[in-house]
Order: sequence, then C-alpha cells, then structure tokens
Amino acid sequence: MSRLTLPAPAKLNLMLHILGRRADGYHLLETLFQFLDYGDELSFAVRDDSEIRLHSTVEGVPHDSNLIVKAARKLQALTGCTQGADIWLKKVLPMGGGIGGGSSDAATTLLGLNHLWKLQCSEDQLAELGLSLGADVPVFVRGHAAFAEGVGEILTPADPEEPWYVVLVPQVFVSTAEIFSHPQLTRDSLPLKMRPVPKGNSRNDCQLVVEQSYPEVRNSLNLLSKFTEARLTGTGSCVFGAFPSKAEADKVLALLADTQSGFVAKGSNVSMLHRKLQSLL
Ligand SMILES: C[C@@](CO)(OP(=O)(O)O)[C@H](O)COP(=O)(O)OP(=O)(O)OC[C@H]1O[C@@H](n2ccc(N)nc2=O)[C@H](O)[C@@H]1O
Ligand SMILES: Nc1ncnc2c1ncn2[C@@H]1O[C@H](COP(=O)(O)OP(=O)(O)O)[C@@H](O)[C@H]1O
Repeated sequence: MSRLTLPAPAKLNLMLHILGRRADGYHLLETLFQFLDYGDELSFAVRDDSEIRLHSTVEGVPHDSNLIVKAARKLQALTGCTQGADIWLKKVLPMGGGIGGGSSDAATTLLGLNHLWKLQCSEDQLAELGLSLGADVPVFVRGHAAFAEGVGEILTPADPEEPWYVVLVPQVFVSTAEIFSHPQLTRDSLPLKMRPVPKGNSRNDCQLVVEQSYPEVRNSLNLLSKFTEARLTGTGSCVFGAFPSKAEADKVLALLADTQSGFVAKGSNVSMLHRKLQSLL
C-alpha cells in the first residue's frame, strides 16, 4: 500500500495582543502567524475498513486524544467516508512550546486524508472543522501567513519578511490555559487600525506573565536578546529572534548551545505543507 508523506510545519506568533475576553472565557486576540520550514512529518495509508490507527505514540497523549486521530474521525463524520487510515507520526516539534505542533498535525491530517480519500472538501469546510479542534488549526489549513483576529480564526493573509530564526526551546511545559487564566495578564490592548502591522507593535502580551512564572523562559529571552530582539511565541515556552542569514542564525545558536536547546529555521509565508500538496497536483 502506498504511503503519502506530508510535513506539519511549526508556526510563530510574530506579535500577539490580547484585546479582551468573550463571555465564554476565550480571549480575543490580534496575532500575526508565520510558518517555519521546520516541523513534524506524517505518513498516511488508506485502510479499507473504517479504522483510524495512529502507529506512533506521543508521550502523555492517549491514542484517542491525539489531535491527529480526532481530526481524522471528525473528517469521517463530516463526509460519511467509510475508508480508514493507518497514520505514522515523526514528532520533531516540542510540545507545549507555542509553535503549534498539535494544531499543525491536525491540519496536515485534514488535508492529507481529504486528498487520499478523494473527498474534495473545500478549504473553508476544512478550516471550519479545524477550528472545532483548536483555535490555531485554521491557519495551518489555509497555509498562508496571516493576521488573525477573534480567537485566532478570522484570518487575513499577510506577507511579513521571511528571515531566518533562532528558536530556543526552554525545557518547561507552559500550559496555555494557565497563562490565559493568570490574574496579571494584560487583556486591554487597543486594536491595531493599520495593516500590515506597523513597526513597534511586535510585543507579545503573554510574555511578562510567562517570564514571571518560568525563570527558564526569562533566561532564554535574556540570552537571545544579546544578539537580536527576542520574543515569546504564543503562550510559550519557545522564544525566537530573527537574523538576515542562516549563517548568522547558526552562529548564534552555536554560541548558546552550552545551555540552550533550540533550532534554526527559515520563516515562510506559504507553508511547506501547501508547497508539497501543490507539487502532488
Ligand atoms: C495562544 C495561541 C496563539 O497562537 O497559541 P499557543 O501558545 O497555544 O500555540 C493560541 O491562540 C492558543 O489556541 P489553542 O491552542 O487552540 O488553545 P487551547 O490549547 O485549545 O486552549 C487552552 C485554553 O486556553 C484558553 N484560551 C485559548 C485561546 C484563546 N484565544 N483564549 C483562551 O482563553 C482557554 O481557556 C482554553 O481552554
Ligand atoms: N499530535 C499532537 N502533537 C502534540 N500535542 C498534541 C497532539 N495531539 C494532542 N496534543 C496535545 O496538545 C497539547 C498542545 O500541544 P502543542 O500544539 O504541541 O503545543 P502548543 O499549542 O503550545 O504549540 C499537548 O500538550 C498535547 O496534550
């Protein structure tokens, strides 16, 4: 049986402002998403029965709770598809790092199985289905860098610069729910009136609270700040800084390698998943 292998790229939140809170407790955001040419890898093979089997384990995540399995089952339910899938995951992205690994895995599953099962669901349908799995899934389904509003689901395509990034991975798990329920979180940023995001607006409103709660994150920010402006992505724990070339980013990562885990990756406004899918058509 032939396998379809697809990437599930990471994302960065190049800025993140919190404007308020909805009645259901979810926070209203303005954030700029960009992809990285770096991520997990998923392989899919069609099954003739309707089973969804993920053959790789993700630490701490039971099979049926994995966003990959949930995405596949939701797609079957939406379309009435009677085929199943064997799925393999090569996990590269750190979990709970604010770089969207779980959401990206879910989006790759939706697009990959839509292709393999020949469902012809529209991008709008898949993005809507994706939103029911997580606020970050739709941007991965769309595959273009975007300015996001609402809880992250109202997307306007954007084309920020595509530098090389050093991404540091502090060895702590930051819970998104914990940060969003923190009493000291800033929740009153004013909406931006201009697009693209004007210079000087790249702050992340979660950063202060995360730095206060996690000294490892503060330490990584301080170290990277010696070379370039360093910021938190999402609710962390990962921090990142931009460089004009791979060589410069590699050099900085090497200088920090004694105490820091991390990687170097190129920013990309078209996700590598979509580039790969395009090449299959
Ligand atoms: C903050 C962002 C920015 O990209 O990224 P991450 O750091 O998680 O990658 C996302 O909006 C994360 O969205 P998502 O990944 O769907 O969040 P979840 O883990 O499902 O949310 C966990 C909890 O955080 C709170 N939450 C989440 C998103 C949001 N806009 N407002 C919230 O208040 C809710 O209490 C929710 O139950
Ligand atoms: N395929 C998956 N990969 C990673 N995490 C997953 C996956 N499926 C479910 N999860 C759950 O989603 C949580 C958030 O994961 P992840 O998307 O990597 O972090 P973040 O939202 O901070 O970028 C994990 O802690 C895990 O419990």
